[in-house]
Amino acid sequence: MKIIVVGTGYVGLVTGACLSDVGVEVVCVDVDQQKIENLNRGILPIYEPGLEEIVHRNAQKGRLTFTTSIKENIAETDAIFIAVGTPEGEDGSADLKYVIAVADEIGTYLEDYAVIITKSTVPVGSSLKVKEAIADSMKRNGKSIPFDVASNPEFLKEGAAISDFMSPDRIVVGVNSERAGKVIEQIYKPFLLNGYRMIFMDIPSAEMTKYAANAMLATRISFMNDIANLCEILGADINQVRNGIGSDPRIGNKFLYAGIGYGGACFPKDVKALMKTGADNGHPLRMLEVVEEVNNRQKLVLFHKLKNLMKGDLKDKKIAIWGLSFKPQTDDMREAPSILIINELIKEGAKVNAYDPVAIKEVHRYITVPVNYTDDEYTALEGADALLLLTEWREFRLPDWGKVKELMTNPLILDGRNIYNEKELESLGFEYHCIGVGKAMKI
Ligand SMILES: NC(=O)C1=CN([C@@H]2O[C@H](COP(=O)(O)OP(=O)(O)OC[C@H]3O[C@@H](n4cnc5c(N)ncnc54)[C@H](O)[C@@H]3O)[C@@H](O)[C@H]2O)C=CC1
Ligand SMILES: O=C(O)[C@H]1O[C@H](OP(=O)(O)OP(=O)(O)OC[C@H]2O[C@@H](n3ccc(=O)[nH]c3=O)[C@H](O)[C@@H]2O)[C@H](O)[C@@H](O)[C@@H]1O
Repeated sequence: MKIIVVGTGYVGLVTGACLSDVGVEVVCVDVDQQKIENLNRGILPIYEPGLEEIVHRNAQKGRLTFTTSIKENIAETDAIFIAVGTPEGEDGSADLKYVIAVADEIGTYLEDYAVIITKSTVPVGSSLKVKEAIADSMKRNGKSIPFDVASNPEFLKEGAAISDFMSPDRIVVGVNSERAGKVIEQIYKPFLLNGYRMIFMDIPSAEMTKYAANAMLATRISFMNDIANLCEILGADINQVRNGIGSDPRIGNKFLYAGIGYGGACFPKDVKALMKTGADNGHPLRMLEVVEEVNNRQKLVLFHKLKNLMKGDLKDKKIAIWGLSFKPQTDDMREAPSILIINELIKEGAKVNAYDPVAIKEVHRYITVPVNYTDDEYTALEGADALLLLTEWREFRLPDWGKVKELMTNPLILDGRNIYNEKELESLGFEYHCIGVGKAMKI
């Protein structure tokens, strides 16, 4: 079996690497020549735990190759995955220009039957647009090759992408042809040996499933953040409330963590894109408007807490920041709350020392205000008036508190991910604040 994966970002590279790891011949294509040159030299464009090893192993075996040309590799291909970006357009809709450009290229060069599978997150109706773009380009080139389109949205999480792809909760496939369905079934068979589920449906439903899943998860987070803020006012503790509600199997205990809002390449843009689809079709999605509003507010909750604690004056205050990426185990800075928080701190005249285990090489594209990036977490603390924990990297979970206290001028900790224990820190002489924990009433 031979597969082409177009786009070598978080989704494309993981898809290509994992498919080659089960024995399939995979050609990964990207328009970014530098990325392809680096990949051919064994240098990965992203940090994703476990990915490098799989890429190197399969590249060495010759099963996984990298190129900028669809044309030269399209012969005898069974399936082509489109995994290019679908960024937020100016009006909030998903911009399909990269997806359509790939479809156009496929139409130009396709030589034999293949299934064209959209893995990028695209609005309902996009696979039809892909089909039309391929057909139009074939027509322009005076040829008619049979092909099918399918939708196979991806549900992996950054930082856990390999295990999510290798052991998926489910694989959603939208198809309208038996032949295409069989090809896709064959591709995913190796991943289903342990009883994972493949769910076939029609194409529009598959496209909608992806948006509905992300919107539901974003809703859960905003809901918990809203309740957390109320807990704080009323003297309740969101961590205890989470345990209380999460033990109801109808609710479940996952994805209920209050924090500083959701970021990343997908929730923010997918919520907006779904809202735009609703509005364009005469059905505004009011719930998502609020989900987004609550999230935007939440991203600055920690900053406002700090400003209040500093009596409104952050000028020349030294603030240490631990964690910059939008979540742990990734270098991805897209829509990270750290960007907004740091911008506000600098605007108020504060001096920022920041440390992140892997995202430092990425931050310069997203943070343009002056920040002193340090090589380790302790150096960031030197002379600090406060420490803000923004990303819950494992290495921040059990620091040497004695050293932390010694280095800081003022032992004040604001924990945006609720990973520390208030009583323990207070007993060590720190002032500690987190998200959604009010001072309990003495009853
Ligand atoms: N990042 C994630 O965790 C997930 C992303 N998705 C969706 O998957 C899609 C891809 O996302 P990412 O991998 O994060 O994007 P990315 O931005 O990391 O990578 C996209 C890649 O596509 C390449 N590209 C653009 N136009 C091209 C063309 N015409 N031919 C060949 N390559 C081209 C770019 O150079 C880039 O390397 C998006 O629709 C996203 O919403 C879905 C699930 C998870
Ligand atoms: O479409 C996508 O790109 C992907 O989006 C998310 O994955 P990802 O953005 O990589 O990371 P998550 O673990 O979902 O975290 C997203 C954001 O929510 C926040 N979050 C997550 C969970 C939680 O309980 N609380 C919370 O605030 C995280 O800190 C992070 O900022 C989904 O979880 C994936 O299923 C989906 O494939």
